[in-house]
Amino acid sequence: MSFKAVPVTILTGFLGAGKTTFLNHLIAENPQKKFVIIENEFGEINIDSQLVINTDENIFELSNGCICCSVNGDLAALLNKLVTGPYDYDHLIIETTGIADPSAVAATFLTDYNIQTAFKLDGVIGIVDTLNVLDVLGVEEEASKQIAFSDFLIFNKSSKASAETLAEVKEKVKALNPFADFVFTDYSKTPSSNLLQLNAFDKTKVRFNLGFKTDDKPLIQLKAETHHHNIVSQSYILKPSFDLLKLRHYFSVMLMIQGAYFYRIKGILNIEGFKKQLIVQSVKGAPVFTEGDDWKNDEERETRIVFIGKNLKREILEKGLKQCFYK
Ligand SMILES: Nc1nc2c(ncn2[C@@H]2O[C@H](COP(=O)(O)OP(=O)(O)OP(=O)(O)O)[C@@H](O)[C@H]2O)c(=O)[nH]1
Repeated sequence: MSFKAVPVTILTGFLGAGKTTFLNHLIAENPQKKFVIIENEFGEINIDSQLVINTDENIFELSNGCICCSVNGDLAALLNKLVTGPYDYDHLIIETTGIADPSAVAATFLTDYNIQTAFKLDGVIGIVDTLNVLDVLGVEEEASKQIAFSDFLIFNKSSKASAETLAEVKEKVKALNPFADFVFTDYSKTPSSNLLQLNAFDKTKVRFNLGFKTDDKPLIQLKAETHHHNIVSQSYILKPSFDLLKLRHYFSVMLMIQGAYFYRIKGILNIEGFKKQLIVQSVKGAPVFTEGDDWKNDEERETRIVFIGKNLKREILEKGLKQCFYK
């Protein structure tokens, strides 16, 4: 019997951005789906689960702590219960608290082998409150992390914001996250069935997302350095191949020492001697490597990598990467 892992969508976004509103829209718009929903609330009483529209969905609550830290163990236990219990569902949605770091929640699905066999992370949808996001970016670190880690962004409450505000929000959010597609909405209303199939962690999608333009020559192409407050996105296209051992060591040490500064790393790596691409992502302060597609014969092998985080110094990252070139 073949077993298909259940897709998982994580909803993130700062306090009051419109996550529950989006969840209700999602449920109403996709009646054919059998959702199971995990509502995480910071307080002792779970109000969000009561705000979810009344349907036949299975709703579970994880209250009195944040899913990215204090109740993370409870999440694993709940997932186990979902797998072994008598529940009928074909898609899991997790609505995190407005102050959760979604990368830590994603880590549960990307690093735990047992969970990976039952669940497959499809994507992280970030709801951005266009009226208030400019006030919290650079002040509330989690708000930046949520944006940086999202695969799709919903710029909500948009008709209430001025055109100038929307332009500024878009510019600052894109500086934090150059990967994500986005849409402007009111009450989080947007065609949603495609958002349940983002396949954001599939190797082909990662490759597509990193397909920024390339020039030919330089050893290291410094594509973009974008800033918002002290949050920086640094992108590189590198021609020389990497030594896998050196690179693994570099990522592990760098993230062990400075993991808190890195909100997201996503890259496709050209490893010496490898027929396949190697994909690296950072979750919860640790690198996760997965195998990508074969390099095609007519394709130029090059590494594309983006780092998003706080106070990331271009020269230091560049120096570190160069030290990992195969010689
Ligand atoms: N004016 C306006 N209000 C909105 C919009 N979207 C959501 N709201 C309202 O904003 C409030 C917060 O929405 P929620 O969906 O509960 O937000 P949330 O992100 O789940 O909130 P937390 O769980 O507290 O973090 C509610 O009163 C919504 O009705 C919008 O596009 N425009």
